[in-house]
Amino acid sequence: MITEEQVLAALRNVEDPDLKKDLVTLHMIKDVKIEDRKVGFTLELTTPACPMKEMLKNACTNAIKHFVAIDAEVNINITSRVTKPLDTTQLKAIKNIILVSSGKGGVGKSTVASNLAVTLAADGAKVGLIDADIYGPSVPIMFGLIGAKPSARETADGKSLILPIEKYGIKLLSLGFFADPDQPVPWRGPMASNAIKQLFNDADWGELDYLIVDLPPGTGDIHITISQSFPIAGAVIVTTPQQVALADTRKGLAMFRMPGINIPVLGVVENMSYFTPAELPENKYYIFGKDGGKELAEKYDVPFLGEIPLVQSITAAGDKGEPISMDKTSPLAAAFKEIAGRMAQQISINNVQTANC
Ligand SMILES: Nc1ncnc2c1ncn2[C@@H]1O[C@H](COP(=O)(O)OP(=O)(O)OP(=O)(O)O)[C@@H](O)[C@H]1O
Repeated sequence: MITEEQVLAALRNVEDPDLKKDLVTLHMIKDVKIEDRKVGFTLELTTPACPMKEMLKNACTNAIKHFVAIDAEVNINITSRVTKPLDTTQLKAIKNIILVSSGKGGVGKSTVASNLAVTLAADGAKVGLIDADIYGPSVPIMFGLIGAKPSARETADGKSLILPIEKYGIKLLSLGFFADPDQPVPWRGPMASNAIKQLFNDADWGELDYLIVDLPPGTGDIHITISQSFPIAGAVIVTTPQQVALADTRKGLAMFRMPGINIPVLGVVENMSYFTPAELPENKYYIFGKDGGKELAEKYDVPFLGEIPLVQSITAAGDKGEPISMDKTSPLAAAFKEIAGRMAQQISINNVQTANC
């Protein structure tokens, strides 16, 4: 007769390699059910984007067979409950706010933010995206929402809440929804900061696992306002490999480490890493230099989340209102999946460490 105690004791031998604790201590094993030689339980991961799903599932099966019964029939149901940082005084229903930032303009920050949102949502996470780029909001273009205007609803206590626009399963708000796309918006510092705060505080986001924020390039008022007004899970830094971009990226990265801001850097994404011509798919041309982003991540001791090649279809997809990761056959969808998985893992690691469970 197999017992629940035996099953849990066996699973104490399976460690989550990132969280460095066993699955039972991490409360990731739920609903153990035993019937003769059949052992069933739920493995609750800390993110649906977990890249180690299969590895952990196999390790659990092996542990039961090794420590409990070689002939046990093991059935594992995988679910996820995204963790959140402890500091959640505000915006309680939003578990993790992620800033996507770059030192320099035009390096692909909005492309990365949009594709991370699409990838996490495709994995089953509840995702929102705020386009806080006051200089050139691009979410309306990338999601095919030019001219769209969010509506509002009244709460029971008479407050008006903006309703984010939903597309591809993502809740979206952009400063671009509130401005004429052909008119320059002369946002002054405090005005822009207030407008951004409203996108967080006065919108009906509902429950979200991840709220991704596409910041303006550089380091400025908006960065400081957001960093100091809301509990931020971490920042993703986007760069291209050339020295001019890397020099600005270093400044951007250093800003998140300043006292008074102090936001964990989840990692560096290197965009436009190399070019592969469609007719020579095995060839990689490092036209902007090689490994700049990786070396920067090493130097600052932050994770390197991955590289994205330079491909024409990214721009075509963005311009047509469908981020490239929507096309699951594209090699870029795989690149973004890896990056989203590493980023989500990093958030889980930080959250579990602060909760100290
Ligand atoms: N890997 C890539 N390959 C080809 N084109 C790309 C790639 N990444 C981004 N682009 C294109 O480069 C342009 C700038 O990208 P994007 O708007 O994402 O950059 P950004 O850093 O957000 O810019 P901004 O400073 O204006 O906010 C877009 O036309 C986009 O489609």
